[in-house]
Amino acid sequence: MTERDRLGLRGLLPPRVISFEQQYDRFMEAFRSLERNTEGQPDSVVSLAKWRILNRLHDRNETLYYRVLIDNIKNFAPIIYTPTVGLVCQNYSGLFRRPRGMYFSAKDKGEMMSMIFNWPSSQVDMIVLTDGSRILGLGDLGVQGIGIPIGKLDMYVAAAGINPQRVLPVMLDVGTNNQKLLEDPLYLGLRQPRLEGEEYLSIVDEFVDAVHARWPKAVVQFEDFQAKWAFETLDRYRKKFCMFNDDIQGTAGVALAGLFGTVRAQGRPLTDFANQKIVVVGAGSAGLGVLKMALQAVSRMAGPSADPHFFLLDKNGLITKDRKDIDPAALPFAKAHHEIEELGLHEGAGLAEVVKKVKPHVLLGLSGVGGIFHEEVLRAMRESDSVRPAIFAMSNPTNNAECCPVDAFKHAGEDIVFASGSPFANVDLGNGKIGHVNQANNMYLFPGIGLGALLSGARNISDTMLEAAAECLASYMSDDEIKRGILYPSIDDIRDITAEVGAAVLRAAVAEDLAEGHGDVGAKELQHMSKEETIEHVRQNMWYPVYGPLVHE
Ligand SMILES: NC(=O)c1ccc[n+]([C@@H]2O[C@H](COP(=O)([O-])OP(=O)(O)OC[C@H]3O[C@@H](n4cnc5c(N)ncnc54)[C@H](O)[C@@H]3O)[C@@H](O)[C@H]2O)c1
Ligand SMILES: O=C(O)C[C@H](O)C(=O)O
Ligand SMILES: [Mg+2]
Repeated sequence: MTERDRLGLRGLLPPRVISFEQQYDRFMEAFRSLERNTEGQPDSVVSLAKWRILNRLHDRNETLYYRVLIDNIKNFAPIIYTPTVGLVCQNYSGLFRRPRGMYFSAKDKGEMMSMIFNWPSSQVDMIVLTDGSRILGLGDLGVQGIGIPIGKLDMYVAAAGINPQRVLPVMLDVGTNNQKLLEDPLYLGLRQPRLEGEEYLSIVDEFVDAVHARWPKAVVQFEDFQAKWAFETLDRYRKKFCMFNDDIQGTAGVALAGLFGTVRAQGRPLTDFANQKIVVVGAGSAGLGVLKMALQAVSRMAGPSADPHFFLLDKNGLITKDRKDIDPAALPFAKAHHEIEELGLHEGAGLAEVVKKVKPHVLLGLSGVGGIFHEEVLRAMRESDSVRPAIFAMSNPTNNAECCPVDAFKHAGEDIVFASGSPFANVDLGNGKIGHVNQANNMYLFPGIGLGALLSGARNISDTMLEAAAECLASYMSDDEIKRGILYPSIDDIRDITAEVGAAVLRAAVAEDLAEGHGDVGAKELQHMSKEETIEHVRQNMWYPVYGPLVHE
């Protein structure tokens, strides 16, 4: 009541004051009632209805929104994040009611330095930036891709405890090549083809300059850029400021942690990773990111002359050194003639043929193409040289997964270890046995990478910091869990995982002398913290949603 008096609110609200807990219960009851009322309706209708009720709460009461999100992360992540966020992006112009985040378009050239000061918050710590050119496996969605930075930053708040007042979702609208959107009268973005070449880069340059002029220590996560710009911008900026590309680097760490898990699941020592035969389907930003990090891991284990058994396919099949106009980023993983001759493989060999002949330990999909791990491919995995063949269908959202877990366990056998990028239910194998479905999604790492980078005040994000994140996630799992095919923790533990990953990243930054400190904790103090003290320090710096007093008596 004191607050109401002091803020001039008396009479503008009904007389009774409802507590946070009551508001929480009221929302959850409304949510459950929506679930009952939409029962039997198509999945997309139900998912969008759930997204709407959560989105309205987000707009109305941030504190309550993040509390219900944190407490119900397992149920709500699939709505505010993958897969529903994909559907939201596809329908964004029609769903649009209120803006969230900032929009910088090609028309704003020359204006960005002043525009950045239009953002009402005085401090920004975390920025997720997209140009909408490759949203999940859904292609170019133009300005509608803004849903992805919003969803990623929701995870930053929920998992990493970044204060929601200090996050900034950003859309860089340089046009779209999606004809359907260009013809849609409600489309909210620029109606022009995408800028290319120097014109494109000058827009990104101007944006990053503007951001750093106002918030020099903000961490910037690049998200869902088409491969060519994902690699080019990572190369261009990673030494200059604190940024990373989640699709290349976050994904790589999560996949690597899972791959280490599959080695343990076979009862093999971790160093056996160097001998694993891994078939990667998809040679884009994600697939190449995974292989690059896997190669670094093999070199650490078996020395720089190690010869890893990686096979890479793209839409034209197996990539070999005979490939015409080969993407230079794929070249280190292209097979030489003599390496595949004995197997009877050749340039452009199809997936089923490659799996049959290679008998891989791991089949990992980052192609964006739903269903390409079809029955013949999955059956061929029964002949794998591994006692626990691993199938990772990592493409998002759900319909773009290379296969679903039911088919994987049915055709490839019950001994497999399975992971998908989007959430699926565990599979009932009968006789009381459960086929565990892991969610190999970069959400297990990007919040910790961002948080660790922020709290260290790192000048940039190094490979060693990213390796530390992956190793931390891999070692989080017990041998017993791994034996049961559980490679990643439950998403219910995401805050705890993120604190540990954040601390691992922070300590790696300190060890490399990249840390400059954050707030009133300087580099020296960070250096003197033990591992446990660092984890505690990270936890202490995580925001948690409670109502703070608005008026101090
Ligand atoms: N689980 C995760 O955490 C995670 C992280 C990043 C990306 N992804 C998913 O991975 C997918 C790809 O992302 P990206 O950024 O690498 O995209 P991209 O467009 O950069 O690359 C896609 C690659 O797949 C290849 N491809 C297309 N059709 C194919 C086919 N029929 N057979 C074999 N290869 C084929 C293309 O040639 C290209 O090399 C998306 O669906 C995305 O949602 C998942
Ligand atoms: O957004 C996700 O769920 C993971 C990943 O960043 C993707 O692009 O698919
Ligand atoms: Mg992504």
